[in-house]
Amino acid sequence: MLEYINDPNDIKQIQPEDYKLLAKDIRRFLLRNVSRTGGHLASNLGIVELTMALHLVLDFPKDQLIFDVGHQSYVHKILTGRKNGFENLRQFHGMSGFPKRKESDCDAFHSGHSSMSLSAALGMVTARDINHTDETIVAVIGDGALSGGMAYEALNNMARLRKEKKNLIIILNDNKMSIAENVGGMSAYLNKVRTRKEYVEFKGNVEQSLLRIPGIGKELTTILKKSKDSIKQLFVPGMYFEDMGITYIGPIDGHNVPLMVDTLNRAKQLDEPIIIHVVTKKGKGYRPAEQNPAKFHGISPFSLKTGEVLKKSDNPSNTAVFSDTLIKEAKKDKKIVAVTAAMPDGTGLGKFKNHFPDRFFDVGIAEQHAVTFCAGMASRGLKPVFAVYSTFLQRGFDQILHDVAIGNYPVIFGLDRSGLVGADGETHQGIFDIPYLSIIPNVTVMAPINGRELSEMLKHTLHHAKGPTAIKYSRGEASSLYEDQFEELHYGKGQILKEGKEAVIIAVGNIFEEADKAEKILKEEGYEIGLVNPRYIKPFDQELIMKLSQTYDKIMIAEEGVLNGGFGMMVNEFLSEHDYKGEVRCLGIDDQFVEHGSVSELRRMLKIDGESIADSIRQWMKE
Ligand SMILES: Cc1ncc(C[n+]2csc(CCOP(=O)(O)OP(=O)(O)O)c2C)c(N)n1
Ligand SMILES: CC(=O)[C@@H](O)[C@H](O)COP(=O)(O)O
Ligand SMILES: [Mg+2]
Repeated sequence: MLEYINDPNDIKQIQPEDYKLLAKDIRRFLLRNVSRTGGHLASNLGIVELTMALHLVLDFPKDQLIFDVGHQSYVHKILTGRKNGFENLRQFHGMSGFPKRKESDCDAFHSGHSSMSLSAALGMVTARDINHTDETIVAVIGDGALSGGMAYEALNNMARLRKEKKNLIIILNDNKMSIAENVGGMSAYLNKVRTRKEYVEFKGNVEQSLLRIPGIGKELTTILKKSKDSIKQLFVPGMYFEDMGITYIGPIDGHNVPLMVDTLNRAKQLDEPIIIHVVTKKGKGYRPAEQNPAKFHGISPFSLKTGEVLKKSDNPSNTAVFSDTLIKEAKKDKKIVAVTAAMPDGTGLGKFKNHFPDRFFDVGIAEQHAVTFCAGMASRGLKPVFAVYSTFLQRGFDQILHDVAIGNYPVIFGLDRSGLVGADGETHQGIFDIPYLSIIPNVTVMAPINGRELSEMLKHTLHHAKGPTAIKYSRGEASSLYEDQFEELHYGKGQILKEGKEAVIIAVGNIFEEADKAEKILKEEGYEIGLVNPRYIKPFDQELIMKLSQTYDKIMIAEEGVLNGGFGMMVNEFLSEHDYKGEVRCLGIDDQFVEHGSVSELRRMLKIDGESIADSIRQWMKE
């Protein structure tokens, strides 16, 4: 059937009797491609029929469809003429795994981070009004994304649309899953709504049976109807939304295309904000993904036959080093508690949960809340560790500043996926953490260069932290470089790992491996380059920097993060304040967002890989 789908709106030519076949072909296509490239599979398998229904009802690119998070937009990409892009999905210069305005005018809004779709949609409704246009605006938000605070701010704000008589359609795609099992009060409420529907159907059947009892049937039915459940609560699920002023429709079967088309067409006619509660199955159509949707949420290339990932490393990841150390320390210290914002597997805290279920907290996709929740616990003497992806902690900036740092509470941030993350691209690169954390008074920032140092930094912080501390580490395997030269940690102190003559490279955290490669390349050519591990980004080791300034007349600072406000800039400023007469060069990421690709390709493109660092120093010497 996909042969007939080449351009936006082509699906409208498909006959209703072929919808099932098309859905099947889309799933086959997704499986064939994502098993080869890797990507967000389970959510896309689950949203096939819902996306088809949306495309049957909406007119692209005129109508505006916004995907929350955006990891579930693959089917939308297929239906908007981008099926060939799946050849190189999430690869360097290939098609993004998220909606992108620059990729297609059918992508109404870019996304990657969660819970933003309702605000963006409300903004578009407001613009439609002021611009006097008549497009339909639809936001698709998952039950997991509905655990994020921003979604409630938007719901609260959009209630005004009822009075203003304006249409906005929200599709709540409820598959009972975030990445892991969904958590929290809203998730429990949606569960209740789902089961209430079954209860209503069951009750309808009971009523019919009771009515058939001769003599007392009618009386019994009346008693049943007057029972303590209010009729409205019983027959109108979704009262939470209704009470807020948002019309609730559902729950409906998210795998029934004609039913959804009919519902959407009706919703389009209403002059009010509407939420359509659609129930889908994450991973639908591929048994391993249905059985383990968390594993197939975002997956590397895998065997379709076995469902197993093709390339598995035996070496521990930074995430595993962090979580194993945390567990070891938590066995000795009951004050240690661990917090995740809906990423128990990604941050390794799932293991912590198994050991200490009472000291583990999954707060949902709620990074802002998580930060202040940790501040509250720290204010009462606990030792909270919030393990969070660098990119998602951006959400909690003011909470770190206002709620944690002003009180100087010893909250520990395990900053996972710091640096380039690769295939997720510009929304997910962890390249802003040094600037956004270093500008906050009281905050300490550390960056280990290998697994052992990561583990020791966490231990040291758990025992000695006097204030908020972030330890940043990268996605993937823990490095073992220079582990044998490990020296005890001292607060604010760095370490010289190699003495040199012509120049020295101070390399932050994960980029140290590239600096080390550069040093080796240049050594072959007869140059002696020093290597320094700063360990502490803030406060950095001023004494060490002064010492280097007296030894070298060329100092290079390398980091896998933005240059603006980065470590290089801080050190450079310090050196110029102290009248350093030599030259300083900073390598890092200039003022840009970095797209998807493998980390090694991106480093090469950004000229922060070993070869490029060596080239740069060689060139510098010639100058
Ligand atoms: C701010 C933020 N925090 C965390 C994430 C990581 N994340 C991506 S998808 C997802 C789960 C979303 O669940 P849901 O909205 O129900 O969509 P589903 O995957 O079930 O289709 C999470 C936690 C994110 N993208 N943004
Ligand atoms: C869509 C999203 O935000 C997550 O699924 C993210 O892609 C996970 O990244 P990791 O693969 O690094 O855990
Ligand atoms: Mg979900």
